Amino acid sequence: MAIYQKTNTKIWTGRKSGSQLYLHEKVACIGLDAVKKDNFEKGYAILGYACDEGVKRNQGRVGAKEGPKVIREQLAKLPNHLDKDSKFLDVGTIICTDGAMEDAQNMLSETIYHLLAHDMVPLVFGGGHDMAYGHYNGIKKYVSTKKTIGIVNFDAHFDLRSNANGNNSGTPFYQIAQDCRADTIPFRYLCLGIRKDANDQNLFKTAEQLNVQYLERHHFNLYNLEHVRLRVMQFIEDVDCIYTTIDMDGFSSAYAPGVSAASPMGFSPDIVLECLRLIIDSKKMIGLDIAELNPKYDIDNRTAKLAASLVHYIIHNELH
Ligand SMILES: N=CN[C@@H](CCC(=O)O)C(=O)O
Ligand SMILES: [Mn+2]
Ligand SMILES: [Mn+2]
Repeated sequence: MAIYQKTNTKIWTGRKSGSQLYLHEKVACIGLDAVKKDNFEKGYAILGYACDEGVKRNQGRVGAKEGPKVIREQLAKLPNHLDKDSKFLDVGTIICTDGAMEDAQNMLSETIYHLLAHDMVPLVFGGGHDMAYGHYNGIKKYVSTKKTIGIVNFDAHFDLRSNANGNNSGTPFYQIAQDCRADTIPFRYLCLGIRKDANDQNLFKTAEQLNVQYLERHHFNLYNLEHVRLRVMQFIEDVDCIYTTIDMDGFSSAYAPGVSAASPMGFSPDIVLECLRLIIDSKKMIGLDIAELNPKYDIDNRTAKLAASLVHYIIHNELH
């Protein structure tokens, strides 16, 4: 079963200014039923996806269930530069219980739809990368099949494993591709940071068969900035909206040790920020999530702090 839990405001703590100088003073923790459409600007809504059942099924190291909590804790302490009137909500967490990952994905999908229908941009904190299947489906329900959804995934892995023997954290984009085929709509997937030492030959073949666009890790760095920018911009131009997903295991383990499958040769934060800037400037970003953060293997909250800083960067850029 999957359950929904409103966030305990005690999680959002930090230095006190009394005048919203810090994000814990800015955030509003509300229940999903209180999310209302109003005539103000769009706002961001943080949602947790506390689930590591997909990682477990994929033979990974469990612990990502605690990801949403630690990202909130680190984000809480960071300075707030948002306008007084802008919305910054925490709308709670979907918790996977009894291994019911598909229930959690369904609940996530419904919740994403609800948030989008109320002018919120979802920022989902995972959780295993199975989160992507629920997040994408919520977006799909909202935009309908008339609009083309582009998926930009920052990751060491394609996550295109076949789900013939069940769904897990390594199958979400394969599942999406199969659904696209059934719906006769294009599957638009750009994967940034792919490593040959993290994906077998079959996965590269699947990527080719599905027309997946990707940049390998050794090309995904600031030395190739112009090429990276070009590839990302071409992808953005071709789609109506962009679902962005950041798998923390794509970063070098020097930056992000707190994951199930660490990447000693992973990418660095700077190149990700360059790409995020392009996505945000395009005004096409419809939702974003952070996957695979596993606090059990983190060092001095390094990975949680990086995840929080990425979110901080995103929310301090203009929305459409
Ligand atoms: N979401 C993660 N997917 C990776 C995990 C790799 C690993 O555990 O080594 C994958 O299935 O390829
Ligand atoms: Mn992944
Ligand atoms: Mn990965």
